[in-house]
Amino acid sequence: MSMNEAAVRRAIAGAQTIVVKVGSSSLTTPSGHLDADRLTALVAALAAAAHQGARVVLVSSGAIAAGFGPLGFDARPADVVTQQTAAAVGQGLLMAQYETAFARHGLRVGQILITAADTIRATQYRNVQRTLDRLLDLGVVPIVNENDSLASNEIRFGDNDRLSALVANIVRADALVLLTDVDALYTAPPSEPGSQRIGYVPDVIEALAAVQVGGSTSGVGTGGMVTKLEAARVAAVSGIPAVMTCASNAGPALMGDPVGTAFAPVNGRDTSKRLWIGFAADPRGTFVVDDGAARAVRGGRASLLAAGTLAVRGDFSAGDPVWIDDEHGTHLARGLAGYDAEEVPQMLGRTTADLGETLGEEYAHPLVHRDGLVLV
Ligand SMILES: Nc1ncnc2c1ncn2[C@@H]1O[C@H](COP(=O)(O)OP(=O)(O)O)[C@@H](O)[C@H]1O
Ligand SMILES: N[C@@H](CCC(=O)OP(=O)(O)O)C(=O)O
Repeated sequence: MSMNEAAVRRAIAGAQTIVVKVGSSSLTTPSGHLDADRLTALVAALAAAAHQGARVVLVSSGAIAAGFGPLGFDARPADVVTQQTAAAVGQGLLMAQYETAFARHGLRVGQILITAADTIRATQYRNVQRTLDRLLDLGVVPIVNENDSLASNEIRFGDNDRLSALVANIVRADALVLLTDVDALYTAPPSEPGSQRIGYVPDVIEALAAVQVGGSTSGVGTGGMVTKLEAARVAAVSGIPAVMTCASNAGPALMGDPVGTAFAPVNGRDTSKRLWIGFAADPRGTFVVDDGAARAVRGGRASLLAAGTLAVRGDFSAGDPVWIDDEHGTHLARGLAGYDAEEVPQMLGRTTADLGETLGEEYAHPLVHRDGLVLV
């Protein structure tokens, strides 16, 4: 039974822990500079929620969009290295402004930069979770972004919409607020004549099929509505109510007013990184496994070892999601690769002991650890 709209709005207003994601277009100008007024207004809304007792985590984009202007570019750079460079400059500028703006409300901020790989490996996941929890316990507002300058290829999370849904899981949030440059979800991109505003989505999975979504039009944003709906879906299946609206509606959205689009949770709460692996990340390659390994993986408790793996396809890095297929091409599971694709061919068919002796201790590990594996 799904919650009705009023119940979703009430849950957001009453949320103890809340993750708020704000997009580049809401914080920066098209010329690649921070928009101090809009940032300050957003911070005022978040500070009000914090002062009412909410534990607020801010997932903020804008590093690239705030960095390319000061570097002398007149548009968002298209190549990855320049984007990573712009992020290195913009992230500092962004944090400087947040620090000043939150300090005016008596609040301290803490920066957390993460990559997909960090949150997916058990130790890093636990460290991120513990640091976030402790920051919140100490009354600090954590400000999270992807570690753009270090991500080895453009997409790790790639977009902060999905990252925010993951962070909501990590901190066991009671609500997710997605702030962007459009006031709500529409039946089609708002530039299309006849598109209609949607105030409430009882089942985001059905909505995904019915709504026509487009990419970003701002010139500084990345994912457009596609990734926002995906984030809403991950939240919904995690049992977390969500609302999406424009950044200037942050205050009313946090107070449960009927602004933007509210998304009902479709499941009971299941906070786990397995959910993330299963739903949110697109596989970037495939391990093809033999019958024995297929049986072991299907059993649900085994890691995938190189010994039972016949082939590797795709171009991925350690930490990326991959398919595990049987010899007939049937998907058995999704999992997180323990190695870069190019390291795998020399490992295929060999036992862990043999790998350790011949290639070194760093190769004596599963291709996919069972903690990072979800059956499909
Ligand atoms: N069905 C839709 N409803 C609302 N907005 C849509 C839809 N399809 C595409 N969009 C576009 O998605 C944009 C928001 O995505 P994006 O630019 O990536 O924002 P952000 O920088 O906040 O992440 C909106 O400005 C809008 O033009
Ligand atoms: N991590 C990147 C933002 C990536 C992103 O998702 O941007 P957006 O679509 O504006 O939320 C940055 O800080 O520039």
